[in-house]
Amino acid sequence: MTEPSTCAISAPADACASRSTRTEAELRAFMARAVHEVRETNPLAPSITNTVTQNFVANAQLAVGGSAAMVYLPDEGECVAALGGAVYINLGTLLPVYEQTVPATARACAAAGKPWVLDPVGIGIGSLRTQLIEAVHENPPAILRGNASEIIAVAELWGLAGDSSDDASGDGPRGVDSTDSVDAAERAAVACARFTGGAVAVSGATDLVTDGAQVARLSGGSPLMTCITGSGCSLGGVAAVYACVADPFVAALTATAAYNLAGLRAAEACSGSGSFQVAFLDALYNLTAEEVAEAPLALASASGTQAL
Ligand SMILES: Nc1ncnc2c1ncn2[C@@H]1O[C@H](COP(=O)(O)OP(=O)(O)O)[C@@H](O)[C@H]1O
Ligand SMILES: Cc1ncsc1CCOP(=O)(O)O
Ligand SMILES: [Mg+2]
Repeated sequence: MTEPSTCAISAPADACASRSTRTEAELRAFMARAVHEVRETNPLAPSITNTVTQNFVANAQLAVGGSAAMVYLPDEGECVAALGGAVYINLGTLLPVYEQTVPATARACAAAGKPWVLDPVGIGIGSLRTQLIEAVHENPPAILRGNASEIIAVAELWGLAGDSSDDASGDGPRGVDSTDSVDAAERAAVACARFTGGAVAVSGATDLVTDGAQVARLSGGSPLMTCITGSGCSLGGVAAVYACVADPFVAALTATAAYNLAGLRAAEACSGSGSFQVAFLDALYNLTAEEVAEAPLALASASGTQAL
């Protein structure tokens, strides 16, 4: 087994594009290492994120062993791109200043060779979200994370959809929720990953994670995850924590596997959606590296996926 790639930390996302495919056993070993390393090194993954779920994002990042810092302003974004191991940008609630903050932070990440994670929450609401997603096309995220309708919408905005939207509902997201199945977003996800050279994580009842060469499907979680706000947002924040120590594909797989396990356990321990949220943080906090590495995951080649 080769050493885990550090390209997510030391080089732009497109430097990862030529990475050869890895076996399931290798990926699982890298996932375990990512969980360990985060707990040992407490990496900082700063966020520009929405006001609805900011606290939950920070608590989830802390629960897995990372460090959180939420910022709003352009020079703050540039500053944390230098300070952090990876940056999380979530477009859930926008302020006018984000017109400057988001492109400046993406540029600063590219200049510093730091990975960043994008959650295009609410894409399609108003014009600024669209404008920002088009603007970051030139400095794309190492990890794009969203629900199926959001990923399909990003592929369309970036001109990557081809006929991939044939499978989509055509309705776009319903507010912040998906109207499409994860399978309908597969071609869009593969196309986006091939474009960014990083990874794309599509969430749903069964999650899909791809680096454009391989496609993993991960099961678990709980329908209760859709009854609280922030399970998707915090998944992006936790993916950014793992991106501080692992390449984008491994980081996205690790975060997704951890969420599926924690969701299952929290559902067993709770008595409704309120106690689910608390039980979920407890479960994230208590997960071991070995458990995450053994999470249900089916790996396939993306070569059969006509993405472009
Ligand atoms: N029906 C479901 N069963 C199990 N897990 C789910 C289900 N729906 C969503 N999840 C999980 O909830 C988390 C957030 O996913 P999702 O609800 O699709 O994101 P978003 O909140 O951004 O729309 C992911 O970890 C996903 O695996
Ligand atoms: C409800 C809501 N409105 C704007 S952002 C947001 C949070 C969305 O969180 P998630 O996508 O994790 O459900
Ligand atoms: Mg979301």
